[in-house]
Amino acid sequence: MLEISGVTAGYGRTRVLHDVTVRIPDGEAVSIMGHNGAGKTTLLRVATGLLPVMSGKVLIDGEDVTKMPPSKRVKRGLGYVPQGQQCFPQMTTLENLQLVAKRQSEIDEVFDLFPVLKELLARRAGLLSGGQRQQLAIARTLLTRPKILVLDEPTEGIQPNIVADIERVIIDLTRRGDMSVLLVEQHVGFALRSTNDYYVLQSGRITMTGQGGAEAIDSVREAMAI
Ligand SMILES: Nc1ncnc2c1ncn2[C@@H]1O[C@H](COP(=O)(O)OP(=O)(O)OP(=O)(O)O)[C@@H](O)[C@H]1O
Repeated sequence: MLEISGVTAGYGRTRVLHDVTVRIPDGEAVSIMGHNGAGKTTLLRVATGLLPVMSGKVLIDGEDVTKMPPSKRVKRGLGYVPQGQQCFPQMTTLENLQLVAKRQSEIDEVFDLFPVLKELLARRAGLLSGGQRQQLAIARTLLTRPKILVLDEPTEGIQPNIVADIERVIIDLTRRGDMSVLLVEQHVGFALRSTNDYYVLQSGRITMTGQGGAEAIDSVREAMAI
């Protein structure tokens, strides 16, 4: 379980998050939805240890990791896929995967989740489409075998068929029961379809929370005024 508890955080003297509490139970997927600038990435930076808190705590499996650096949180099971489909553009798809994989069998396992990557092994990552690069970025993080997968706007700027693929992967991963997912998104339909619990973040405050399912789409959109 990842818990962000009563966190206030920001940059310099500016507070961006105000007393934010979010819980990601084991084996579940949780989404945080909000507009541009709501503080979603800031919340993930706090969760992963890239940004210190001003007050509040971050706990992994009950252990207080608030002062723990990102590298140690990775060892506790956090896997972070930052915004922007980040890969090594001059390296091929296979080389990007080999940087993280210990053996070929692990790479074969990620092909089960992202079959398209198998056809793109020799292509340089910089020449993949945005959606293909996003799949590669997620696959690479999965190779670190995280207990908690943290995704920052994975659907940003990618085509609808790949959005559907990523949705299926999140559902598959949590169904297996050995991984939880923290997803930050603006795409309300995608977020609600692929997660169990949801939170709406507006101007750094949680203004709505509930249990997922596509039936919540209208009320979340209304709360977000979109
Ligand atoms: N490094 C930084 N220094 C100062 N202010 C920052 C920094 N990063 C973000 N901010 C500010 O913090 C606020 C929240 O930004 P954040 O990136 O967390 O929002 P977001 O919800 O992830 O937005 P987006 O959907 O556009 O990525 C914004 O007002 C932003 O300008």
